[in-house]
Amino acid sequence: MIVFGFPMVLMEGFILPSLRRPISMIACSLLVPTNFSLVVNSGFQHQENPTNDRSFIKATGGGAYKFSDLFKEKLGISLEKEDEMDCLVTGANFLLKAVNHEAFTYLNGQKEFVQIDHNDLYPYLLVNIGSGVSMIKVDGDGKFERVSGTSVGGGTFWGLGKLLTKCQSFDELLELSQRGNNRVLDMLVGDIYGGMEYSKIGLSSTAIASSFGRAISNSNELHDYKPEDVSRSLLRMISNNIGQISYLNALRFGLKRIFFGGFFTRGHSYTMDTISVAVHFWSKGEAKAMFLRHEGFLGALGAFMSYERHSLGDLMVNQSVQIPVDASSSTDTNYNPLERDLNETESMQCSVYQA
Ligand SMILES: Nc1ncnc2c1ncn2[C@@H]1O[C@H](COP(=O)(O)OP(=O)(O)O)[C@@H](O)[C@H]1O
Ligand SMILES: CC(C)(COP(=O)(O)O)[C@@H](O)C(=O)NCCC(=O)O
Repeated sequence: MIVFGFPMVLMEGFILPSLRRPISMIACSLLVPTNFSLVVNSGFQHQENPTNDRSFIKATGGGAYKFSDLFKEKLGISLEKEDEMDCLVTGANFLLKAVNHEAFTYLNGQKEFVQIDHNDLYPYLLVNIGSGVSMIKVDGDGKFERVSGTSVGGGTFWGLGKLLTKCQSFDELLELSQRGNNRVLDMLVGDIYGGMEYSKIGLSSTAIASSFGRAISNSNELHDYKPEDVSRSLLRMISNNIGQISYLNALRFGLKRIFFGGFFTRGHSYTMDTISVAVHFWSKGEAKAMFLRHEGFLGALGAFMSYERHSLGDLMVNQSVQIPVDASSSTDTNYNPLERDLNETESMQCSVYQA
């Protein structure tokens, strides 16, 4: 996917909930949600070559490469590519330092904001769950190492879920999972141990022994299962796995803090709860998963911040707009990343810079 660092400065809060998802996918035009009506052709004049009036926008992620020619051809816009990992880390560092109540823990439906001590932020593990998952050890501004990853990520949930449930959209799949019961398909320890727990190795009877393992114990076909239950088990399997690998990497480098970003979680309670339980379980309560309110915008924000390196200060403000706040596209109805800052009728001031 491609994410953009639009030339925006937000005066309150940061990247826009109305942009959730900022750019869901790019075909041959720049798609922005309907409630976001600016930008498309705004850009910067290239500072190093003022006679050249080409527009450019910062872009990061694979799409910055994949769609570069298309943007140039169809929109006359050049994509200035910024490194994805660099942008993720820059975005995360910035949010963690600049936004009050950016990080929170989530367990048993309870969200608890974490007070970040700016002097004691590093090192931490940033787990970005996009299509795939990247695990990055962050030691400071611009100081990081991608230490691990897994190909079983958000794309796996969406891809497998689509095949198994025939869902037409990610939101539909996520919504199904909210109504499902994972016990229908998951084989629990109790299923194997005749209803007993396996206390000697610390497994309760309700712990999942084998994701989707129950499907082998009868002659059911896929159509015999409710899509809700399939989606639930799938979400649980993937979230659990990511939580586990994340913790193991934190352990590997002695990291106390694990922050989860990327558009997969979308503030969805069951996803966050499962990741939290996995981290809690594997760390024996020693570590806590922390989530970011602006989880899907790390890369975009990092790309935006790279304008700084291109003399942002020299650029002229020539447009200022009100962006309506709309968190309605989030699947979890309880979720609004800015709920503490704004209500739905308010808007945020956003200035667009143009040469
Ligand atoms: N509305 C949505 N449409 C598609 N995928 C979504 C949506 N909301 C959340 N996702 C999840 O977000 C993942 C992509 O996350 P993202 O951070 O954008 O990474 P990438 O840069 O790889 O696209 C998808 O694989 C899917 O699991
Ligand atoms: C290749 C990627 C960095 C691309 O980022 P994404 O678009 O998935 O956010 C990511 O998909 C990834 O880290 N995949 C896991 C590859 C691996 O370590 O096995």
